[in-house]
Amino acid sequence: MSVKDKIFQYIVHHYEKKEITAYDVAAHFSMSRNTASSHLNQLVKEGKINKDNTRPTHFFLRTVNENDDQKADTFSSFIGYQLSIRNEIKKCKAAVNYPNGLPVLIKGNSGVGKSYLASLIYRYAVDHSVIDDHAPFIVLNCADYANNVELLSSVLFGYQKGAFTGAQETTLGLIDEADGGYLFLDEVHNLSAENQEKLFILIDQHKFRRLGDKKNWQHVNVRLIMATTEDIESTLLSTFRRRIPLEINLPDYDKRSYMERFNIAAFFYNEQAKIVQHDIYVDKKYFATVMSTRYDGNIGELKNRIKVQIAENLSTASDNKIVLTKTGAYNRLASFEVASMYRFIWNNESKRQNFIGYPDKHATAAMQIDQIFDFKSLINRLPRLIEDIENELSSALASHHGLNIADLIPELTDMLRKMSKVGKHYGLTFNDKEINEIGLLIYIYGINPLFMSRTFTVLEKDLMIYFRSFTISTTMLKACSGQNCPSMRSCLAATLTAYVQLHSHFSSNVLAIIVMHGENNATSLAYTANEMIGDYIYQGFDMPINVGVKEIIQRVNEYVRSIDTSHGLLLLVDMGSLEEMYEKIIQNVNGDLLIVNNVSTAMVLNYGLKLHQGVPLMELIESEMADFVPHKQYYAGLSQKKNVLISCISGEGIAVKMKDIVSKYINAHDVEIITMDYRHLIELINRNKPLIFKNTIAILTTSNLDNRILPIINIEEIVNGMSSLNSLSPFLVKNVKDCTNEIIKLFTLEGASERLNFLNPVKVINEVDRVIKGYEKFYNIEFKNFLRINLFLHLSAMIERLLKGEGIDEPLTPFIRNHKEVFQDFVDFSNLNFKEILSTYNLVIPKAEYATIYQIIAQVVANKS
Ligand SMILES: Nc1ncnc2c1ncn2[C@@H]1O[C@H](COP(=O)(O)OP(=O)(O)OP(=O)(O)O)[C@@H](O)[C@H]1O
Repeated sequence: MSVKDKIFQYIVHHYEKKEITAYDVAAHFSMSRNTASSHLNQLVKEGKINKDNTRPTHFFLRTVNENDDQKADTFSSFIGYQLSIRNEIKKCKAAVNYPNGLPVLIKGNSGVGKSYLASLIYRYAVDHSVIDDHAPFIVLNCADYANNVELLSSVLFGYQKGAFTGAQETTLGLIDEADGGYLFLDEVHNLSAENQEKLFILIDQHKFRRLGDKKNWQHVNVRLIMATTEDIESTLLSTFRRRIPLEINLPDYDKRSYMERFNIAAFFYNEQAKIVQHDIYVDKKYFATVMSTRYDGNIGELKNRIKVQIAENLSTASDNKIVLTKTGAYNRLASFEVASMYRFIWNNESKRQNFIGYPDKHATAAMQIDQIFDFKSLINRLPRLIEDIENELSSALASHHGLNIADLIPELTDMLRKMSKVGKHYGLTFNDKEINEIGLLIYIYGINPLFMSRTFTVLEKDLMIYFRSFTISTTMLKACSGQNCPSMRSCLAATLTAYVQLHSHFSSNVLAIIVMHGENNATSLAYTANEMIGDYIYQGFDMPINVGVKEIIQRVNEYVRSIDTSHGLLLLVDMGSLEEMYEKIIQNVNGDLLIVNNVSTAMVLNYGLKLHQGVPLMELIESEMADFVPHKQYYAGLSQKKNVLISCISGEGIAVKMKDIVSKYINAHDVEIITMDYRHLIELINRNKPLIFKNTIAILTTSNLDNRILPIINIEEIVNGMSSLNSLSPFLVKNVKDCTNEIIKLFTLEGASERLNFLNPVKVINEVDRVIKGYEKFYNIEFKNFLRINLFLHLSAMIERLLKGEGIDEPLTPFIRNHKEVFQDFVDFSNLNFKEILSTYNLVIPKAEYATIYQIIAQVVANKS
């Protein structure tokens, strides 16, 4: 065989791949691409193959008469010949038209039509004058001789006189009989190895020897068709398999499209109508059940069952009418009943074409879809084609009223519901009419991607432009078939993509992706947003919880590389370094890139709406980012441990001194001692959330806080002996009394002065004492001892603080602001009162410090009046 012929055989053999390029051939035959191209172009010139105008050029099989597809051809009675079996039929034609024919192996389960197809191959060869009109078609079922190899050999190859006992005459075999025509070996897996070897000599050299004849070769011209239900890998010798370049696969009945199943069932009813010479009426629901049942014996079994139905009802039929319903036969039909019946007519040729029962009758519009080669024309022509399909199918019904495809295919209801849900996830709402039309597309193709007839030529560019429609349609298919998404190169996916494209109005060109950790956090957020906005804005990417930034970047990059990002990409992520992502993703994005982390529902909706309104990506950055800043509120309490709070109005300094004392007595392991700014304490109390203090066993404070719920201990009362620390005793490691005494001591001049760090206590005591007396005079009041000491502690600590440059300078509290005038009087007086101290220490007292002093004194003044 020449290299060119081998290449042709390769193309025939790899026909399923369909589009073969010079690269494929070069790689397979280890030759240069140029050599492969020149052989391929030679085959084109010889008219054996065709090529298209794509880059790279695709070469595909050509039948001798391409117009066969248009005019009724021999295979037209083989249902599916224009759709699911289309490629297989082309292979059959190629095998017939190849010089001397190519052996064909038909594979498929019982009853799928192997024998029928074999007979059609023979018929086709006759019709096209490839073999004589009277050329033989010899059939041998090898299973009949499975246990007798010798006998099978003799039947097949004939035998020489004396080859075995009883071989009295030289006898011809079936191969002799098939000379000039076809030999069909059914159940070929039953052939012994020896017989397979003999056959491959016949295939290679067109010669064989009869049984018992070791010398003479018989020369014949026999074309071979074989069929098997078995896996040939394990049943046929590899040397034999290699000599069969063409394998035809026939699908099970239930793997065919709904339309083909409809046509097959209708064909048999029609055939029966002719045979029994009755009109047959089949109830729509009954027909739907017959059509949707799974038959182990496939088409053969369906045919038999229909035969039995008819036979059973024949005796009760009247008026030459057989009526089939779920509940039994009727003799008379009311008009409304007729309206929901399929009619199969036997006796009126002229009327017949209006009714169903012709093979592939409803395939004509579908065939048109199948013959469109590029995606853009498919989009343009689809509405018209859908209308045609609907009309064709409606005309099959006796009633021509609106067709609801789900009535015919019960399982379609559920499928369409799932598909419509998917549509919503992408912001698309299909109305009833549209849902019905989607049903029609599924009716034509079936859901099984294996049999979506021929592939589409979709340019990379188109795929990128229509990626939204493609995602929706493949997700719809996946939702109802449970299978992986077919590629857009499959007919159903391409047609559905075109349909979705026609019915969607995506407003945003910007691509927006949400990447989140968790099983379906991102997808469900994307779906919710799309549904609420009514537009396909977001694509969600769910990441397993343990996946890091690197993998996220990798996945996003894989996706963005496959689609059109020229209008920009918005990437919302739940974590990760923005710089790192930006650097690694921007290389794959053609437009702007905006990455935002800490994605939230509010953010997704806000950005989504803006993109929907056509706001450019750049402007999103300027939108109210503050909306998305997370605000924190912590209510867990002040400490996880039991605690004592110490807070003094005269400043945290005194509280710290109190803490030094209390911590010597308390069990520090069990109880935490917390000092707190007085204003902060008041703020917490005012929040009125007792839970904040849930672990607090005591609040020690120098002022009288009126709160019955909280465990407040007033230090003044301790010092004056009016209260005790007894409530702390369960947590004290030493005597309560000692602790009390130390606190009282702190609030004596002696104790207080001991705690001054670097001021001379004697000097300060005198200076501060003058200031305190000044206030007593100003307010005309005599301060109690505790207040005097409290003031002493506070003022001396304040002077130390100011000297160190650590004075408080906070905004004034609302209380002070509300008493502006009185407070101003206080400040004016205080400046005089402190005059000596200010000049001695060269200090300025900020208003905030005066405010604190005012608050300590104002309490007492207010109580007095
Ligand atoms: N595509 C088809 N269009 C119309 N009729 C078909 C088709 N396929 C099969 N049939 C019919 O179904 C019946 C069973 O087909 P056939 O006997 O060819 O199946 P098979 O695969 O050879 O089965 P088995 O392996 O059991 O021999 C036949 O009557 C045939 O005419």
